[in-house]
Amino acid sequence: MKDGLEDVIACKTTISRIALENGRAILEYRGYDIRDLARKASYEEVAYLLLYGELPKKYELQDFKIELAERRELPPQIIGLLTHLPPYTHPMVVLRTATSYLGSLDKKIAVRTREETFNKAKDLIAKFPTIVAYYHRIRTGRNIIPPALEFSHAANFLYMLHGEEPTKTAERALDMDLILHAEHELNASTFAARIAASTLADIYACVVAATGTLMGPLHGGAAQEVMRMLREVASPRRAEEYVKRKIEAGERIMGFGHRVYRGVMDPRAELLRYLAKRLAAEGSTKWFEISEAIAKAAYKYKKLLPNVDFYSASVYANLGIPDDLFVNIFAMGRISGWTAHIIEQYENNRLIRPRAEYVGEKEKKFIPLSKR
Ligand SMILES: CC(=O)SCCNC(=O)CCNC(=O)[C@H](O)C(C)(C)COP(=O)(O)OP(=O)(O)OC[C@H]1O[C@@H](n2cnc3c(N)ncnc32)[C@H](O)[C@@H]1OP(=O)(O)O
Ligand SMILES: O=C([O-])CC(=O)C(=O)O
Repeated sequence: MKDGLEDVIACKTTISRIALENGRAILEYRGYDIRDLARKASYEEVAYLLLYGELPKKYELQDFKIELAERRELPPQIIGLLTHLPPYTHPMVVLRTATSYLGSLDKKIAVRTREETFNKAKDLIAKFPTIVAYYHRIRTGRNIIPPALEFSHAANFLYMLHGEEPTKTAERALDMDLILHAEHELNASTFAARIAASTLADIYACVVAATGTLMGPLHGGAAQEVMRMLREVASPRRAEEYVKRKIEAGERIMGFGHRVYRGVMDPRAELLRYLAKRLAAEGSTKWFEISEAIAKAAYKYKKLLPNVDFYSASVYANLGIPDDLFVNIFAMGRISGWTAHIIEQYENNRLIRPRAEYVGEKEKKFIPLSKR
């Protein structure tokens, strides 16, 4: 067995498929190509698809959108929590703390019927953006902006964050970004959620496990690190020297490399590159140009290809999203994938409990405390 469970099949799923065919990566959600979903669907449609397994009919989508919109507002206790957390708390720590608190307020926390689990999943999908936007406004000393029922999931988040209705381009960019982040088979955070679900822990506990796991810089935390790199490089002219130096020092270039896309482009990175380029054309080209120069150098010096986190950084920067909210945006997309996996695990459950190969010392003679 390779370290890090590489190539190990740990469960069966019908939620997403990653495959390499004719040198090209395929990523499908419930059988639909990510490229089609990103171009033609909305985040709400994709969340429905992930949860229920089928694309919604028109009336089903309408009802689903209304239900999500009605679930957006936070209980006063959660707003109180966001007000009392220190302004230096990382927004991902806030998100997992607020998720846990939501669990403590749910009198039916232990009920795992299908209907109740779907209700809790929809609640979390609807409330994640509000937690993120409210905390950001509170920590920056501004008034919170209640959710607007008439706006889409993406538009409403930008509205609650910035306090003004977003442009159609900004709304569509975030919508597409959330679709691209919604699901990715057995990545580390989803696996963490499924492990928790396999003990029959409540859905909040599973989502807290996933949220904590996503935050690490080798996973979703990479997007914030990419932005740190873009700021450090500061100009396309300095990209090559930066990449060369990092690679010669044996360091990682954030936003590059992937466990399952080896030698092929992450299909989401291609779409995000297109999105980043389109946003740059309408706003500032600075971050996109630096990103392009870094990508060129990373390929030249180590044949490295960008992953989903790389171009997300310049997309978010051009949407006016602060760097330390980048992982939260990822979580706002991924919550629909996480909850779909938790439901799948509950419905086909067997405890996940692998073995470890013991490589330490054996059969040692106990030495009494007085003789050590
Ligand atoms: C949403 C997501 O989670 S996407 C991933 C986000 N994370 C990042 O962008 C962080 C940077 N990337 C990485 O650290 C890695 O590529 C990971 C963690 C994503 C995947 O790691 P693994 O599958 O364990 O790859 P592994 O460590 O085996 O790397 C294989 C080779 O590629 C190199 N490599 C992989 N990624 C990078 C990178 N970003 N920068 C430099 N070299 C890299 C490794 O050094 C290694 O080279 P070697 O064979 O010469 O030693
Ligand atoms: O699949 C992975 O290992 C990481 C990833 O790209 C994701 O979670 O979107």
